[in-house]
Amino acid sequence: MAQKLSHCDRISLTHWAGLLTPQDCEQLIQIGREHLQSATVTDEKSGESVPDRNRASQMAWPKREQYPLLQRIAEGVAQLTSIPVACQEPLQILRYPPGGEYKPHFDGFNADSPTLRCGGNRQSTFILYLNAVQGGGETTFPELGITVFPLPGSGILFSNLNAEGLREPLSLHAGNPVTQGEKWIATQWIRQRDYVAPRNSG
Ligand SMILES: O=C(O)CCC(=O)C(=O)O
Ligand SMILES: [Fe+2]
Repeated sequence: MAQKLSHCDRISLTHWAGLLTPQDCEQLIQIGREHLQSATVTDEKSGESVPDRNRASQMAWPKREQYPLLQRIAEGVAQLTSIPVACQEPLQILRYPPGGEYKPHFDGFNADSPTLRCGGNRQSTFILYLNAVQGGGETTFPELGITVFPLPGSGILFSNLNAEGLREPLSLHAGNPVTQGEKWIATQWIRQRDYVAPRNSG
């Protein structure tokens, strides 16, 4: 059942428990393992994927068409967000090793970023938690004072932009350092319009 975490009208942040079964989580981790590479971010200036010092993790971009589970998740996210699957970037599966973290950052881009050509800005982010992290690994929203614990099968949805479509400062968030064990998540970034993959993405 949906639980509203943010009571500020500048940002929406919703939590769901039990979105994925343990089997779904396991299969996503398995798919992730098959496709892992070191994590990158989309560079604001060039629009290309580049390694990121803020992001000690490995990631996978499996093709949705290749796995019925990814198709089902895409449709589930579209239903919960009321935003069509066409606006979704490829689902990103992330593994944080012990000590891994994602320092405070925005998922939304600056207004002059070339990646806006790929379907506008990232209006929302959906994060699915895939395993029981033994220590740390919470998602935090420092401007909102909200901490989300990574319970397997649960997920959060939050907005990244304000009413004018510009990056919302309150959407700042981080993946806390994993102090014990590893952390697996799947991140779905959702654009304002139909997502168009950049030419360098292969
Ligand atoms: O690991 C987390 O909890 C946050 C992940 C995140 O911010 C992202 O993938 O954009
Ligand atoms: Fe993020």
